[in-house]
Amino acid sequence: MSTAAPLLGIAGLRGGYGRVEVLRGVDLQVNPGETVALLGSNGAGKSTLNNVVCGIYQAWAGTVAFGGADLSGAHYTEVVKAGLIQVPEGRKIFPNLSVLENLSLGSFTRARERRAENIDKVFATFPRLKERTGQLAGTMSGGEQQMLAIGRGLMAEPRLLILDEPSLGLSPLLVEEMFGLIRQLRATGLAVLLVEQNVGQSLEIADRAYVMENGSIRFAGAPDELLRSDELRRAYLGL
Ligand SMILES: Nc1ncnc2c1ncn2[C@@H]1O[C@H](COP(=O)(O)OP(=O)(O)OP(=O)(O)O)[C@@H](O)[C@H]1O
Repeated sequence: MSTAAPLLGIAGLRGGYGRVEVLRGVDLQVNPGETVALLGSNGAGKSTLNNVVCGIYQAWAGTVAFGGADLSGAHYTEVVKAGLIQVPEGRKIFPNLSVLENLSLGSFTRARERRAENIDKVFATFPRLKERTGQLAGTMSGGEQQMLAIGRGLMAEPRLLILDEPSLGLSPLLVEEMFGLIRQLRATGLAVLLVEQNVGQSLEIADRAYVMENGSIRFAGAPDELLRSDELRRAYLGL
């Protein structure tokens, strides 16, 4: 791990819904340019963590530092402005808007004059979106919709992109394609926090990994360590 200050530093984060505690003191870091996998079974609290970090839900306790600023308790628009961008589980694209309209909405916190330049960058990364600028997003295939959701995230000029289950619901071929796209993003130097059920492919791509269980981080370390130890694999990944 680098000794420089992390890009994202989460410490002692607690949160939940009503009186039900879901996050029980989470510590997690992402360094500049790193791809970090966040794994864990259904209901472990991964999406809740993303939503608390991104200011969609209020934390009960703990801190979130990003790019040297304290984002604890910040409103989600401040989080987006700081460059911490989430591509949510289930894509959440606007089905009745075109590809271009969906992309434009991703840049609502950014200067209008950079919109065209950012759209060009997204099209360079995802040429398939360029071929379909006028198509209604809801009529695109699952893989294309995921591509659009990531493209919309890129429009917000991320310093860190959180991808929540990007391969969910995709066919095996499209899952391969999706991981190829993530590799492409990684190669541009963008930091990525990858929340995934697809353990094998995520650990192949990640620089470091965390495993979350019941609202706490149970493992933090190198993907190799997790994959090589039968005990860790059994305990945390059900493999
Ligand atoms: N809006 C909500 N209101 C109440 N409880 C919720 C809400 N969202 C999630 N939960 C509960 O919080 C716990 C953690 O859910 P969360 O979605 O964060 O887990 P996850 O690790 O992302 O799971 P998955 O991999 O299935 O998406 C679960 O018990 C879930 O039922």
